[in-house]
Amino acid sequence: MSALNDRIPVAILTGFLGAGKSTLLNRILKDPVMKDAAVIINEFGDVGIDHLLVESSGDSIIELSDGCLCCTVRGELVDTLANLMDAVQTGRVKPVKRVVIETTGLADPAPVMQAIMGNPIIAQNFELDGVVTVIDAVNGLQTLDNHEEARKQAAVADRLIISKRSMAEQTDALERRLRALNPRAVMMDADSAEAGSATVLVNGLYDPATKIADVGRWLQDEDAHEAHHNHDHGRDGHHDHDHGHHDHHHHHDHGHQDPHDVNRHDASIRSFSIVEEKPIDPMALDMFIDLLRSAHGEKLLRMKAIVSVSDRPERPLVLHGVQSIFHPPVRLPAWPDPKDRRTRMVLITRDLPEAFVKDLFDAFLGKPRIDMPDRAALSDNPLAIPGLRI
Ligand SMILES: Nc1nc2c(ncn2[C@@H]2O[C@H](COP(=O)(O)OP(=O)(O)OP(=O)(O)O)[C@@H](O)[C@H]2O)c(=O)[nH]1
Repeated sequence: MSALNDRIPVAILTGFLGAGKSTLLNRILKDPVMKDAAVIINEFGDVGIDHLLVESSGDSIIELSDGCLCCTVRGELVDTLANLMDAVQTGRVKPVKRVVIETTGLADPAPVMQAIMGNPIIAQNFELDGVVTVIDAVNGLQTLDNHEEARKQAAVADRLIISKRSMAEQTDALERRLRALNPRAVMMDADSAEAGSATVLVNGLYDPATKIADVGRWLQDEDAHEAHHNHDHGRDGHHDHDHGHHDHHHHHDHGHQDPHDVNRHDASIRSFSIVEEKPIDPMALDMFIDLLRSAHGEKLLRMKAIVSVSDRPERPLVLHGVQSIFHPPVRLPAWPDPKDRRTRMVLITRDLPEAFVKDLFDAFLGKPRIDMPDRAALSDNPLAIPGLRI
């Protein structure tokens, strides 16, 4: 057991879908101080892409991917931190001086924070040393209006990092809104040198008293929720704290989900993925993305993809969509894992069914189906197609 002042600082990097968390993390990880850091990434969706896109020199990235970082994953986060400590103490991994957790964009930050502050075993070895929240200057205001998670992410922050400022017409209203939610957080631009250095993660022991009163209440509610959860499920193994036997990765215990836990966020939000073996024709890709963005952008909360394009299949294309905004695609010099060159797309939608998007994708790829219109019909008048309309 370590003395309290030896506790490893943990920073939480949060922010709504597509705000720019991974982009910022990639910059911070280049800071030489970060070579002794462990990074925990939580992805919403069953096909992980983030870990392919976060550049880390070592093998210090631990991926949690079984859902959003709400109660279901909270036990997993506790397990991961406990395993990490065990691995460090037994010399199986090099000493870790700092931990960074990148949450999913949909995460309610309170359970993540409580996993570190409220769990006695974790709190012996780790301390919460700052919450950094990225807010997208283009979609930020609307996102704060529409999603409680986004408001919570902003309210709990020690630092509010505004991204994409150059893409926004003005940010005054957003800044005023953020100030109301969090009067004392330090606000800075994502492209400032300060935001991209490791010091942005260092804030001193987390103090809810510096936040609006709601923050203390959310954390207390979380504690009560966890106590209730343990009371109900303390014997199911998921929350048991004997970590000696499993490794750092998540256990695929998909069967264990409580009805009262799974959909803590909006039930109309869905995450699904599209995987395609064959390289995709660039024109077809372009049309598919264009239709998705223009006709359904509002319902497309996030799209992330690594795509094998037929013109240059050896250099995958990375696509990022955030609501109606698609960022300029980036060609990677090579596949992150040369053994897996499949196109993988992860989509997070609201009121846009998986089957609809998949049918659309198949149609653009020219995969014939008896009950489906072909690509030409789709691009002529996509919204007029019977059966496709939702
Ligand atoms: N112009 C501009 N683009 C940015 C900035 N920050 C992020 N982006 C772009 O926004 C897109 C999403 O960025 P990510 O860093 O993947 O966002 P994220 O918050 O990690 O996304 P999720 O993990 O899906 O929630 C990418 O295409 C980035 O290049 C910024 O400050 N300026």
